[in-house]
Amino acid sequence: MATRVRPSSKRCAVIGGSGFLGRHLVEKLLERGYSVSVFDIRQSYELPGVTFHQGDLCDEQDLLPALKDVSLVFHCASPAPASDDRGLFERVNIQGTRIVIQSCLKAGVQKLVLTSSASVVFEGTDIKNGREDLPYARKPIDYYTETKIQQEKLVLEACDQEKGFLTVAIRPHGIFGPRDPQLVPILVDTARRGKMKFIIGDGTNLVDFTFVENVVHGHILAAERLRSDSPICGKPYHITNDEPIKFWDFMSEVLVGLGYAAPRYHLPYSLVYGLALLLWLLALILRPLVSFKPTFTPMRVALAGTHHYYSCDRAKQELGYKPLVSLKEGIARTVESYPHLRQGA
Ligand SMILES: NC(=O)C1=CN([C@@H]2O[C@H](COP(=O)(O)OP(=O)(O)OC[C@H]3O[C@@H](n4cnc5c(N)ncnc54)[C@H](OP(=O)(O)O)[C@@H]3O)[C@@H](O)[C@H]2O)C=CC1
Ligand SMILES: CC(C)CCC[C@@H](C)[C@H]1CC[C@H]2C3=C(CC[C@]12C)[C@@]1(C)CCC(=O)C[C@@H]1CC3
Repeated sequence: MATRVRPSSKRCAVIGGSGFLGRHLVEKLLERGYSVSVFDIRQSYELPGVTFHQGDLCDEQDLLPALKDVSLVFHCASPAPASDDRGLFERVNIQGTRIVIQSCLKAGVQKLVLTSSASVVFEGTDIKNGREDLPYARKPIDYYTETKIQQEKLVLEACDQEKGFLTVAIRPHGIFGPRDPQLVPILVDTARRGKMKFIIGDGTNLVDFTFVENVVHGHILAAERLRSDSPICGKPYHITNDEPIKFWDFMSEVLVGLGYAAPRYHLPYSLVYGLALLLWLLALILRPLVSFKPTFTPMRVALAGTHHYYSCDRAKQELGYKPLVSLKEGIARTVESYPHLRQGA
């Protein structure tokens, strides 16, 4: 009778490994002696020690070869939050995550670490030092977040210590760092269009921004602590820099670091939110005739004008987490990594 070879605990797969967070995770795993199988809809780099599998995670036949002989899977693939394709979010984040779980079970994977998001509890109003026991948002800020909630529930509910399939979810917030395709590029684009002159509200709202290497650290700790007798099975963990900062101070530091002026004129939050809502409605009504994407969406105004920062005490106590890179150093390294986005470049 053929005996099944137990996969090596140093062999893992990263679904979404071509993306911003995924690639940083892959690089750190290689440094720590793992061999990595990357599964993504696109291949964006080549590295020794990495086997690439290109395909759609919604297709089990595409996915299964990437999970062969793998004991640990990180799932950090998602369509970009800026997409307004509801069908795509539903297909990839909900149906696709079901396929990921099924495929892990079929392939004999023992551990699944999901990249969720702290926004699964955010409804557009203040959250100060939010803990993991806050209820899921009943009115999530957008459809992306709605599907991230469903995705997290699916993964955590699949945890089965008796069967030996262990799951955990990492909830990062405001990931930034070198190669981030969203935060800094959107910010610089807004500045270049002369729209970064205003501070929404009084500018004192605190937000978590998390340097990408700290997020990676949280994922690896969770994976390595995930054992059948460990208290972390089936639970979510906030991973932040543990240094909430005023949203507008963070934006200003990045802008000034890249040679742009910091925003200085204040506008009332409710006025900007109301205008953004109006614009959003207008865009919806006019969609069959003209298509435009407003910079100031209600979701973005809520993100820019409310407190939303989270406690990572649970991760500190149960995962042994401590941020490795301070906010100051993270911002400096990020600014340095975008010479092409400097003023005048
Ligand atoms: N960035 C942030 O601030 C935060 C991110 N997160 C979560 O972290 C994770 C990683 O985010 P981030 O690195 O920023 O995102 P990226 O878009 O950079 O990476 C996601 C990767 O997944 C790929 N992908 C998308 N759909 C599929 C599919 N059907 N099959 C296979 N691969 C697919 C993407 O390809 P393509 O680019 O071609 O779509 C991309 O390479 C996501 O789950 C996100 O929800 C959570 C909180 C904050
Ligand atoms: C969850 C957050 C901590 C991380 C936010 C990521 C993005 C949603 C933000 C990155 C750049 C931000 C930004 C704005 C909103 C939120 C971001 C897109 C504004 C559009 C808000 C209104 C402005 O005055 C301009 C801002 C540009 C940058």
